Amino acid sequence: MRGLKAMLWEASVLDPNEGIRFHGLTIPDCQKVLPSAPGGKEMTAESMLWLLLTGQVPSPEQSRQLSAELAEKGELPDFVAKLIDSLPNTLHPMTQLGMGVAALNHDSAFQAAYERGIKKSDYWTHTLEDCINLIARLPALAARIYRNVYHPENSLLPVDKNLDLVGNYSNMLGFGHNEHLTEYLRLYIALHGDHEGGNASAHTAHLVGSTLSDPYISYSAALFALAGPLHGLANQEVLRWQLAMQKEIGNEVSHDKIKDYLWKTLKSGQVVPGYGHGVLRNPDPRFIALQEFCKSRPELQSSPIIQLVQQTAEVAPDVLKEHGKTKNPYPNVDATSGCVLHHYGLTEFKYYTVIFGVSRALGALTQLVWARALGLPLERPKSYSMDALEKLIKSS
Ligand SMILES: CC(=O)SCCNC(=O)CCNC(=O)[C@H](O)C(C)(C)COP(=O)(O)OP(=O)(O)OC[C@H]1O[C@@H](n2cnc3c(N)ncnc32)[C@H](O)[C@@H]1OP(=O)(O)O
Ligand SMILES: O=C([O-])CC(=O)C(=O)O
Repeated sequence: MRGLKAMLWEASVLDPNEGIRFHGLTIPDCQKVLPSAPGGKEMTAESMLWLLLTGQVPSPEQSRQLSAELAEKGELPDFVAKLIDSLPNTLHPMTQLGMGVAALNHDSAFQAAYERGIKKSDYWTHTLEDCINLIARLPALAARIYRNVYHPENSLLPVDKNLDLVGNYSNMLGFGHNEHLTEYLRLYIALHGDHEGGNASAHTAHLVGSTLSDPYISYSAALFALAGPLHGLANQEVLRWQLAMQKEIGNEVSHDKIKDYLWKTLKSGQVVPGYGHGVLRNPDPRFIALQEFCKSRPELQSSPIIQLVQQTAEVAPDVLKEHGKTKNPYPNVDATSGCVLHHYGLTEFKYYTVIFGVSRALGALTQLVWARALGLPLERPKSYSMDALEKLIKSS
């Protein structure tokens, strides 16, 4: 289905060579025009949300108002907190996130209104209400999972009404004191927010939403698509793979040793995580933006894991070209997104895709609002049996 034009998706468009544009704006454009949090420099998640939903760049005041609204709605219902607390800490954080998001549909405005019997033309208002409530609650849910799985000794902070969405998330994760990590999370979450409609997570939200499932269960389904290693889970896999490489190579890192490790991975029949893409045919501009963040901070430049990720990106494209299979031998966003988290102390890499999941809600949910506003139909493509396919080929 590569290249098949089959969906309407307003918020962003992906060009194979140039990468993503959000309502026409490139990542550097967004970094210039989208408001940052007070005291910060990186664009906020809510300014990206505003842009994705409306196509307009919000003023700093509008962005702050949205932060205040999200903080106001940010606490988890008790029964969801209890549900998450009852899960074994050995259950993957992404499974927990998907379960928590699905359970939030208890309070779905769309589902309740549908049961009451509303007009099609009113679907979007209740969808919007659910989407905003879900985005508001994701930090408390995701932070609770982190606390339960990795730091059960810590108590959880409540939502701070004066902080932006990611400021609150970082605070509840226990990293509020680390302004560098909080800023990185702002950039990370804004950047991963949308990647047009055909990627597996956004497409899943769109498909499930097309059955008029409410936004909570539509996005829960999307999260389970994101949890696959060929998609969002690749950022966890990259860290695991780079740490294994680091262990094998030791302190004397060289391009030749990295090359040997890459070939070892390829010859064992595995993919190189963080490289290749279904659409992109150049280095991912999200990769470049996160690398620029690293280059602007001396402590990151001297970090061994960040250096190893950078050196791998210098070697891997030639190895993948020689290997000759992948259509895109360049790094995607997942090649670098986890190493900064690791450097700043968020070392539990099985958690990384949860952060991606908090982010992808921005795009996938705003497009659900538009899908309901525009009355888009049930998605139902045609499938063929092997027999029918053979007949089709013979007759053509
Ligand atoms: C946020 C994101 O989701 S970004 C993507 C994150 N995923 C990864 O980084 C995982 C590694 N990359 C991959 O597996 C792939 O490049 C994907 C899944 C991203 C894209 O898949 P496709 O569109 O099928 O890629 P492409 O058309 O280039 O694949 C052709 C062949 O090259 C292989 N290939 C592609 N990328 C890689 C890679 N990084 N390492 C080794 N082989 C690769 C494919 O497995 C396929 O092999 P096959 O013919 O034996 O089945
Ligand atoms: O676009 C894709 O297929 C995968 C991707 O990079 C994303 O969803 O962010």
